[in-house]
Amino acid sequence: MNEPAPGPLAALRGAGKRYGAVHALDGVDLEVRPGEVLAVLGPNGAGKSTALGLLTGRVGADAGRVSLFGGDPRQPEIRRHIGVMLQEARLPDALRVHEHVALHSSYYGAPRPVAESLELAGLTALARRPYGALSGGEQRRVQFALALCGRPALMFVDEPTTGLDVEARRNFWQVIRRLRDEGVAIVLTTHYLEEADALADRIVLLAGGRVRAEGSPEQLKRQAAGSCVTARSHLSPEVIAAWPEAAAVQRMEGRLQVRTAQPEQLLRRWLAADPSLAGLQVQALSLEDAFLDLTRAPAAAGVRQEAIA
Ligand SMILES: Nc1ncnc2c1ncn2[C@@H]1O[C@H](COP(=O)(O)OP(=O)(O)OP(=O)(O)O)[C@@H](O)[C@H]1O
Repeated sequence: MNEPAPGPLAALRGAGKRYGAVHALDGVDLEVRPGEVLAVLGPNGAGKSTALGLLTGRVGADAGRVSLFGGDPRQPEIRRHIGVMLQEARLPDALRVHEHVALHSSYYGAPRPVAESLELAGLTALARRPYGALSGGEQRRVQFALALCGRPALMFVDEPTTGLDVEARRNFWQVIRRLRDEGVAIVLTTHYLEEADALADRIVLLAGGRVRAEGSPEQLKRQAAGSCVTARSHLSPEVIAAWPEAAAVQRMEGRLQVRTAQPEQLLRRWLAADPSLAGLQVQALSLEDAFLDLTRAPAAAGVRQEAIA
């Protein structure tokens, strides 16, 4: 007989959080599955940290449900099985790196050996250095060591590689993969598309407090893939926006710029409708452009009139 699929380790169901007039989260559904790396992406203010705050019990939801290991993340006993690295952490400067890790490890029932936590975070050579004498990137690594030292089943790491140099970022990616191979599920927020692409099994893309897209990096790339066709034409943007191949139309310095996933079909239709079409350019969208498109609210009529300087 087949085992039933294990339920999510953590979930938001229709979760909402307001700060005054700001909807930091507005009806968000999200789940973290066992053993996966889930990347939460989105522009500044998208609601990424708020989502992590809800899941880790630091922030209370105004609407919807939040669950962690099937319980309420606001209960300290439930939170004992997670490791958290926030965007900012204040730790005593005078304590040495190994003292921080040993102290933090003592809060858990079955922590990793301190030397192993230091090694995983790339801190072995810095173990005797006072925290206050570390660089910003090195301090991030200590915060990461504190998140993993309790051998959590689920880790939440908020922008872990911001401020890290390229080598430190690549090392961090290796450690994340190693932890995942151990069966640890990891939720990370990042502004680096490349990082989500390299690490994530799934991506949830937030913008304006809502989920805009969700799927594996490959699925999201396919969803976002597209081209940008630009030309001078006597047709109005409204006419082109009504074509099935046109995702969005924009006026640009006397020309029309059309986003499309089917550039060949679009061009055939455009040329048939306007044989005088001139100044034609076809460009592939970069992945970054495509993600920006996915995070924007769809324009009501698919036409953006503003000129790009
Ligand atoms: N404590 C707070 N008080 C008031 N507004 C808040 C608070 N925390 C978050 N917000 C607002 O909620 C929205 C979502 O913020 P959040 O920090 O979750 O976004 P984010 O996606 O993590 O952004 P960033 O990438 O800049 O870290 C923003 O508009 C933010 O200004």
